[in-house]
Amino acid sequence: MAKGKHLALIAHDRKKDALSMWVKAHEAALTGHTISCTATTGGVIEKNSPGLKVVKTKSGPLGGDQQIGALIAEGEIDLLVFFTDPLSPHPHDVDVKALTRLATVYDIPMACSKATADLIIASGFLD
Ligand SMILES: O=C(CO)COP(=O)(O)O
Repeated sequence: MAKGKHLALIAHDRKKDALSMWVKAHEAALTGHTISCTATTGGVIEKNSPGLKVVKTKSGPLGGDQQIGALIAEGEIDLLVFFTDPLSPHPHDVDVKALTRLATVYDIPMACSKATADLIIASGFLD
């Protein structure tokens, strides 16, 4: 049953467990939406929530963040959940900044932590 929204789910390495647990906790709300992920994040979500269908881009450091950014620029993405790790350096930091910048430019809801992601679920945005 398609609910019709297109969600982008991404997490930095030290946040992947937290995102995967968040996805598991909200699997019912996420089911039926289109889900796009960067490659490694998508693999973790597929493993822990095999019922969800996930479309994977390249890994973030290899251009995946830019691919998700391009989807945002094309008006394809309704929600970005991106659990960022502000305490680790990332070789593709410019891509991370570009992605969060585009989410702001196109004014799509963006959650960079569990607290905000929980609020978006609680808002009924995905119902
Ligand atoms: O690097 C990322 C976000 O900046 C995520 O990429 P992966 O999901 O491939 O680890």
